[in-house]
Amino acid sequence: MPGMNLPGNFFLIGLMGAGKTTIGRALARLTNKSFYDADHEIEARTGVRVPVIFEIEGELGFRAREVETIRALTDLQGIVLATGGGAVLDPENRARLCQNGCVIYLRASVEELYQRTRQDKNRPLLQTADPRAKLEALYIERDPIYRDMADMVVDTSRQGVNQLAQQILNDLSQHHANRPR
Ligand SMILES: Nc1ncnc2c1ncn2[C@@H]1O[C@H](COP(=O)(O)OP(=O)(O)OP(=O)(O)O)[C@@H](O)[C@H]1O
Ligand SMILES: O=C(O)C1=C[C@@H](O)[C@@H](O)[C@H](O)C1
Ligand SMILES: [Mg+2]
Repeated sequence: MPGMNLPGNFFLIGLMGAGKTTIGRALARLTNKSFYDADHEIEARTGVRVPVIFEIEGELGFRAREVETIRALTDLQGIVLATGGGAVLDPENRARLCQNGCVIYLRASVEELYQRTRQDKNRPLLQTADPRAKLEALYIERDPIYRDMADMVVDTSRQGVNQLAQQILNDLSQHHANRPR
């Protein structure tokens, strides 16, 4: 199968609802890599759900745990990692992600992100009176950061999860085949 032996790590970045967890899992299957999700890893390490960590320790407390977790995960080899949407706010996380793997930015329109996240109560930053406006503000703040870090930008608005994973694999394989030897 094409792409089966692609070396290195693939790090997925993007806003809440962009598809990092779902596409990441599919991409890991296609590339025979181990899949990690930074949010799930934080929950496994603490035994506490992300919204509860926000409640007890605030966003700052969560971000400190996120830095520790990204530090550990970016030391691994041959993984697909779905990062938390805000992981890129920390300079150490940004440096480690850019240095230790191929960074893939999954982007979607604010409306699409809103539709995908509106039923789910597990995103503390969106538990506000106007989650659409919050997503808009986060998009404006973070889109330039995601773009700046990305080796590849993938629009996730118009295709399903499996198609997108296959497309990313094709692009990565192409990129790998064309690399200077
Ligand atoms: N390309 C897509 N088309 C339609 N629905 C999608 C697509 N990608 C993801 N979804 C759906 O959107 C929801 C959010 O996806 P997912 O949890 O993977 O996002 P995420 O980027 O990991 O978000 P978070 O940063 O909050 O963890 C899920 O219900 C998922 O099935
Ligand atoms: O965009 C964010 O800042 C967040 C995204 C989620 O993945 C979680 O990491 C948490 O809810 C914060
Ligand atoms: Mg996720």
